[in-house]
Amino acid sequence: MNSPVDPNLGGGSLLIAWQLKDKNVLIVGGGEVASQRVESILVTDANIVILCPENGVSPRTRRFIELYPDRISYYDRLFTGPDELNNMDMVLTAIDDNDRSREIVELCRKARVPVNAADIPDLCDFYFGAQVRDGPLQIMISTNGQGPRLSALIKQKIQGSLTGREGEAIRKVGELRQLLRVYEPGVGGPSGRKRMKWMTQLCNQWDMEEFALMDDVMMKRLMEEGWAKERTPSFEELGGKRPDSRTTKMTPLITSWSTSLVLPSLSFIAGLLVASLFSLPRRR
Ligand SMILES: C[C@@]1(CC(=O)O)c2cc3[nH]c(cc4nc(cc5[nH]c(cc(n2)[C@H]1CCC(=O)O)[C@@](C)(CC(=O)O)[C@@H]5CCC(=O)O)C(CC(=O)O)=C4CCC(=O)O)c(CCC(=O)O)c3CC(=O)O
Ligand SMILES: NC(=O)C1=CN([C@@H]2O[C@H](COP(=O)(O)OP(=O)(O)OC[C@H]3O[C@@H](n4cnc5c(N)ncnc54)[C@H](O)[C@@H]3O)[C@@H](O)[C@H]2O)C=CC1
Repeated sequence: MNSPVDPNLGGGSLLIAWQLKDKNVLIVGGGEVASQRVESILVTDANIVILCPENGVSPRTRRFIELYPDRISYYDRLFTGPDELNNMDMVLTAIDDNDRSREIVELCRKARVPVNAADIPDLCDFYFGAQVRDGPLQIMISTNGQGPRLSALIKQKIQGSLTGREGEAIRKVGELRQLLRVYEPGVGGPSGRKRMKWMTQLCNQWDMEEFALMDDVMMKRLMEEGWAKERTPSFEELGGKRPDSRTTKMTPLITSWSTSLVLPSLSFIAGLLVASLFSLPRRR
């Protein structure tokens, strides 16, 4: 909260977890790149419209169209003109026709619809990045348009540094935070400050596996023996047991995250984006 102010900020892009649930996303093109756009957008629960002549639809795009008939409307034709943009909240072009892609971007600009053109980075409102997902855990790696293949390789390194239990741990912490609001309702103010202080202390103290193993009984005990008494009991004190008692205790979250994930990625722009979404694994 009191980190120093960097006097040299600039030259990057905003890393955000864009909420697209029930919004309309137009994807122009149906090839391999389009299939990856479809996958990325399906994760968000948006409605998808795909425009692409039948003979240009890749097997992977076709599979998504078949598997998600309620979420994807597919039209066997080329992009026709500005009317295609009506009611669209986002447009993605992934076509093998650079001039047409440029025209679509210009139409989107006029209609003030955010647009990504897979073949024209200079005109994109935003870029895609490599993604690591585990339920609510969402990590995006971006090289700001400079080295997409390096994004993919850095993704593999990050995947290798995760235990596979982070998503479950985050889900449990989400449940605990909801329960905490039952015990201590209200927005902001002294209640908010007290909740935040307690949650921060607990997250710094417990490790990822402990959160992943936390059950409803432990959550209730945490409230009664922890929150109510203004302390943060250990996992073991609440009766928590690891399936294998020989397992060595993992590093608490604060050290593992700051040293193994956040710091090494400083030379690139890495976004750690957490929200309540379920995932599709991404591969290229
Ligand atoms: C600017 C951006 C716009 C955007 O797409 O939003 C963009 C642009 C372009 N990519 C091109 C090529 C390749 N792209 C990849 C791979 C990925 N590209 C992705 C994103 C982005 N690509 C955005 C910036 C991302 C960032 O800054 O990091 C990833 C991360 C995510 C995703 O696509 O969803 C995904 C990896 C995902 C994963 O594996 O997890 C590979 C490697 C491979 O296939 O393995 C190659 C071949 C090698 C190479 O060229 O480097 C070309 C053609 C260049 C040409 O014609 O020569 C352009 C256009 C141009 O640069 O002009
Ligand atoms: N951003 C990225 O990560 C990458 C971007 N690219 C670029 O992305 C673009 C697409 O690549 P791929 O999927 O491999 O190409 P692709 O050739 O497999 O697919 C392009 C599709 O667009 C369709 N199409 C062409 N004009 C159209 C129009 N006016 N309306 C609707 N559909 C139309 C074609 O029928 C074809 O199916 C290319 O321009 C390529 O240079 C390529 C690799 C990676």
